Amino acid sequence: MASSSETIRVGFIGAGIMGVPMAKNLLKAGHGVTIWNRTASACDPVVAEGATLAASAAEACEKSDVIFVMVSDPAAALACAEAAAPGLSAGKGYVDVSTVDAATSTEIAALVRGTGAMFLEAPVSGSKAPAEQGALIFLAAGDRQLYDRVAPHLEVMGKAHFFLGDVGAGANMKLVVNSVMGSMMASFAEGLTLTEKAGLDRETLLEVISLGAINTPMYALKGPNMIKGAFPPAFPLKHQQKDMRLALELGEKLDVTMPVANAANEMYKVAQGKGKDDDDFSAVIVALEK
Ligand SMILES: NC(=O)C1=CN([C@@H]2O[C@H](COP(=O)(O)OP(=O)(O)OC[C@H]3O[C@@H](n4cnc5c(N)ncnc54)[C@H](OP(=O)(O)O)[C@@H]3O)[C@@H](O)[C@H]2O)C=CC1
Ligand SMILES: O=CCCC(=O)O
Repeated sequence: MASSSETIRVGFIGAGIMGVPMAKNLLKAGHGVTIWNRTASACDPVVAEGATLAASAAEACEKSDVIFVMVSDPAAALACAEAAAPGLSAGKGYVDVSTVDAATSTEIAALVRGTGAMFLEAPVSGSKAPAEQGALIFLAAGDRQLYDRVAPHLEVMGKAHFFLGDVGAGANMKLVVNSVMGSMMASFAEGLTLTEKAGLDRETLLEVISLGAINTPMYALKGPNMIKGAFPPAFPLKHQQKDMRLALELGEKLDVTMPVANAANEMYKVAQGKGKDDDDFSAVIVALEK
């Protein structure tokens, strides 16, 4: 690891909804960023602000001291780690901020540590807008030395960061949070649908909810668009369903019965069947349309 006075070169893998604003915030804070994405053109907005485009994941790692990875799911995260490994070595740090299960994260950790590099999982709570505002919440676990090393970077991209222990703890915490969130959204969708069928005004429902104990930023933010039937993607529905599935697998492994999350997951699957994969997860409401 470079000493604290040394300039840390930052790599970024993944230029999706989350990766682009996160990488841009690192640039804005003065960090040099080398970026790679499977589809190179997705890096254009980050390159336009001064990032260097790498030709491969391994090259991004060769040119960096710490590498952040933000890709879609366990298969993508594993594929990126395999592609990145030839560019990793002792002294480097690999920080996977994608939402994956603990088993995948453990596999990635072994791959990364096998090169001599350090590993941190740090999935995030917070969506597109918090990513743009540098207001994410990082749920980190793995090599504590790397966590301390990248704390300034996490502070540029986020408003809070937690160190939760060994690899898997961050992944599990993230799945718990998203399982609760996915169930809340499914329940909210039911409430909006029931309100309409009862001949009541859905805007009034939003106002009533906003004044009471179940008020939440998510309902206030997503409700108006749900009423309009508009679902611009901040958190794609396919990723929410992936997280419900992974949370349910965790429940199965730990013998925790999760009837609410199970029912919500079925709603996300119905919405997927109606072509809503790439819409925002609030499009779960279409699962209730007859
Ligand atoms: N959007 C959100 O609100 C939040 C998302 N998350 C999590 O963050 C992660 C990224 O989310 P988000 O940015 O929304 O996702 P996007 O769908 O916008 O982007 C997915 C990224 O993964 C890449 N990718 C997919 N498959 C592969 C593969 N096999 N090999 C290499 N790269 C691959 C894509 O590359 P390509 O451009 O080539 O397709 C793209 O860069 C997910 O794990 C998600 O659950 C966490 C918190 C909030
Ligand atoms: O994983 C996605 C989380 C979205 C959010 O926290 O708003």
